[in-house]
Amino acid sequence: MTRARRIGLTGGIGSGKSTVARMLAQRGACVIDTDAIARALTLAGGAALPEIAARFGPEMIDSQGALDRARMRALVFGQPDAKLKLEAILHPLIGLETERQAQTADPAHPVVFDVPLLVEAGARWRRQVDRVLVVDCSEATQQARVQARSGWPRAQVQQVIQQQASRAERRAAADASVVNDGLALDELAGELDALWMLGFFGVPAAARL
Ligand SMILES: CC(C)(COP(=O)(O)OP(=O)(O)OC[C@H]1O[C@@H](n2cnc3c(N)ncnc32)[C@H](O)[C@@H]1O)[C@@H](O)C(=O)NCCC(=O)NCCS
Ligand SMILES: Nc1ncnc2c1ncn2[C@@H]1O[C@H](COP(=O)(O)OP(=O)(O)OP(=O)(O)O)[C@@H](O)[C@H]1O
Repeated sequence: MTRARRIGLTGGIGSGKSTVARMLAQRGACVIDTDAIARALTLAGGAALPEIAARFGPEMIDSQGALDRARMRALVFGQPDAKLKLEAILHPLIGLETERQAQTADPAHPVVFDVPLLVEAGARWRRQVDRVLVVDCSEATQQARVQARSGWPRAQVQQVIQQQASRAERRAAADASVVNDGLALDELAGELDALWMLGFFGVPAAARL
């Protein structure tokens, strides 16, 4: 049997990474979601909270004892230094938890790492995966999706987009990409099925669909 392949799944905010990750999980992939890990680390009692409180001040912790995400979002996407400071606390912890989850993954199934900042991280992430799958879409679509899903103001979505890799940078890093623009969900699923059948996820022929 072919060894389980490690796929890095990435894309800009609102591109549809989580949607693609869910579809891949339905097809048998083991999905490791770095946004979810970051959230768990910053819930009440989370491992990152003491250092966040020490470095950003207790006002960053809400009344439930968790990270005040809206407050931190407003700070870090407006101030590059603050974003680097937060990343310096969270990224090593995210890396450890990601690796821990990967070690427990069933070796018979592809492992999909859902990593928004895979391209931004350069070789640090690239060397950990065998293939990179990019979910691509226009900025207008990103805007519309994030505003509809999260209700963030347009300017805040724009700030995040500007601090992420460009579409061209992501496409240059891609071994395959899915253009999730104007696609119905079943069409998106069809694109993933086609990649699966082509062996992009490295599963042996007998295990395909
Ligand atoms: C700033 C925070 C508190 C905002 O939380 P919030 O719940 O509003 O957003 P959420 O975590 O769901 O992220 C939404 C999207 O924002 C983008 N984003 C998040 N962090 C970053 C970052 N450091 N740089 C660029 N884009 C980012 C991603 O596209 C992500 O999918 C949170 O995103 C965070 O803790 N970020 C730092 C950790 C990190 O770098 N996460 C990325 C996964 S490695
Ligand atoms: N092809 C599609 N058709 C309809 N809705 C879609 C499609 N793709 C994504 N969406 C919707 O767009 C929103 C953003 O998608 P998703 O959460 O998968 O993106 P993401 O890249 O994981 O976002 P983030 O970077 O913010 O975590 C969700 O509400 C999702 O249901």
